Amino acid sequence: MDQKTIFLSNDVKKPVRLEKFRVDNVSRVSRELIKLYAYPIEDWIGSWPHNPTDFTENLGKYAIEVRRLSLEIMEAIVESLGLPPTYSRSSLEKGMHMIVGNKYPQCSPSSNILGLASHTDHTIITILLESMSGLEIMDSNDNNAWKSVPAAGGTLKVLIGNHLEVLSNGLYKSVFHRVTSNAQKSRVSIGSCLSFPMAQMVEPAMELVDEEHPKRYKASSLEEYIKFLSSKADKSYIESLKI
Ligand SMILES: O=C(O)CCC(=O)C(=O)O
Ligand SMILES: [Fe+2]
Repeated sequence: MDQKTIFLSNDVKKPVRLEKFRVDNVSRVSRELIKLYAYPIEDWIGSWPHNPTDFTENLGKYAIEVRRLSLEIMEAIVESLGLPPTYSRSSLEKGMHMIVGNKYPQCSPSSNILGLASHTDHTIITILLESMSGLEIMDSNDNNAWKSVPAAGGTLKVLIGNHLEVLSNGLYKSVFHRVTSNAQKSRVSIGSCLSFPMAQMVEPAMELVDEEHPKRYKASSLEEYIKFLSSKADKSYIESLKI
């Protein structure tokens, strides 16, 4: 059995998992992804694919550095909310870090095929590295129009996830995003997803809630998000948490 077949699975709790989304009559998306648990790295790196031979070494280095950067960015974000810079540090220390590699095949522009449909991430924050443009975000200040985010070589993009929206009681908003397809080239991206521990309930920081600013979101955990995914609800997850 080749490596790809070994890792193929749609069990979202598998620490190493490959999934392929093919265009059919229902789904108009085309994407291949690999999800890897990445923290604590020594617990997981041995089970990552070993082909190509430098895969674990290179991606392992990237995972450590991008997580360190995420923690620094989180310090700045919580400070911007008037909270101490170490706020949420211990939850993040015990939390989850997942690396997601995406490959979007080239597709004819007339086919109306997306790489990835509109969604918000469940994370606290996601950091994206991409080979070329293709990412679009929904601009709520402009009639929810889709705006292309230009790719500038070597830059990283930081996306706010659902659980930071909850933690900040809505002061930070998770961003709706999607990926278009490209007629000339296939596109690759690497997402770094930082979250609290699977079972930890995330709720608005008590310091941000008072009479004038009531609690706007229910508490929820990553585990509950995973259950929500299989519930086929017609609302988005973040909408389902709004009080
Ligand atoms: O490929 C991208 O630029 C975005 C990927 C993404 O949104 C995701 O993996 O959640
Ligand atoms: Fe995303």
